[in-house]
Amino acid sequence: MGKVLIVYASRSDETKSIAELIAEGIRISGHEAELKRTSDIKSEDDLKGYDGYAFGSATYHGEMITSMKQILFVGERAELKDKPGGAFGAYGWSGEAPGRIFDTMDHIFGMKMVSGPLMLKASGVEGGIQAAQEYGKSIAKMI
Ligand SMILES: Cc1cc2nc3c(=O)[nH]c(=O)nc-3n(C[C@H](O)[C@H](O)[C@H](O)COP(=O)(O)O)c2cc1C
Repeated sequence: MGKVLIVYASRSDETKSIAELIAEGIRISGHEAELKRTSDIKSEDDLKGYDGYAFGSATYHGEMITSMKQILFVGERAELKDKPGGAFGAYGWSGEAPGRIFDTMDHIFGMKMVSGPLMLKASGVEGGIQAAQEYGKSIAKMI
């Protein structure tokens, strides 16, 4: 059994709900999932030692939340190369954050990424629950 770390930045908890559904998909696949807010990550040691990762942030003013930017600097030192990864986030109209996170995990960390970022207007939109669970399963499949 593998263990996946899901770290999220969320202001009104939509991205948190997506994170919880991704965790469900990972657990349905028979793996463990640990959920953490960005504020729980104090150093690269808090990111080390997992078999897969999903990082998520909502989009505000065309950007990811600042605390997720900081996690991505910390992640540079966490030896994430070739680990399975995915990126996600809730958005309203433009949704820049998940793609930016995804690209950093891919290009800077050298992770083994799923096919693309998961962007949802809210976990409650039609098909949202299933899409987020499936996203978790696709990360789990690469462990
Ligand atoms: C002040 C403000 C600015 C926002 N800016 C953007 C934006 O630039 N692009 C976008 O797609 N959504 C934007 N949104 C919508 C949020 O991304 C959306 O409400 C999302 O569900 C919030 O997720 P969270 O609950 O995880 O924080 C904005 C929302 C607020 C309140």
